[in-house]
Amino acid sequence: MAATKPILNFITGNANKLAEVKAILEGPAGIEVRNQPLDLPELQGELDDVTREKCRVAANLVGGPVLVEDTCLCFNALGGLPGPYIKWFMKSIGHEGLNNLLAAYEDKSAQAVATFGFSKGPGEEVLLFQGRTDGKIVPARGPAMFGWDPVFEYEGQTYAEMDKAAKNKISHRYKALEKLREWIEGGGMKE
Ligand SMILES: O=P(O)(O)OP(=O)(O)OP(=O)(O)OC[C@H]1O[C@@H](n2cnc3c(O)ncnc32)[C@H](O)[C@@H]1O
Ligand SMILES: [Mg+2]
Repeated sequence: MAATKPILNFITGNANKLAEVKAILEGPAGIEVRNQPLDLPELQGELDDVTREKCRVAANLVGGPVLVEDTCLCFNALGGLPGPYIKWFMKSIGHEGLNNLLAAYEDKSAQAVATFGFSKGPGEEVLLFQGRTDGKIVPARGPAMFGWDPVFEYEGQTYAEMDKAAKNKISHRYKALEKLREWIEGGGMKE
């Protein structure tokens, strides 16, 4: 008998995130990714707390199993900021402003961090799966299709200059999803 395909209900309003999660999980890993594009409130706090709370809220709203993700971009010279506030920094000051924030510092290094949260439903424990990729902040290069991709350089190329498949092999999101996939393959969703 064929094993039933694991199904994840990924709650995100971000179409680019959804496309990457589907590309990483659906083909090779044989997992089905569904989506409800809810705009979840995000509390302030440390990376893990933001995802935990986002996941709890999503599970309550949906009334069933959910996957959520929160992305941070952490500048080492700024003690980890903008971190979870990167979305608002991107909106208000854009690629050039992000570079200007680091003008006074020699250290342009940054970390992209994806923290996925999975919950089986309302009141259930939230499990976290985190991936980090080291890079540096550079003046924008490459197509501006997805957030801060043009200003995050990894080994000589910005995320925006890489083709999608290449980004999806080294990205913060890929590394986090590898951990999620291992957990699913180990039977985590069935327990
Ligand atoms: O509904 P959710 O999943 O919360 O989607 P969102 O767009 O609000 O996403 P976040 O709260 O995680 O905010 C992260 C910000 O970083 C951007 N972002 C996330 N992943 C990225 C990536 O891989 N490359 C470039 N920008 C990214 C994203 O567009 C947001 O502006
Ligand atoms: Mg968000």
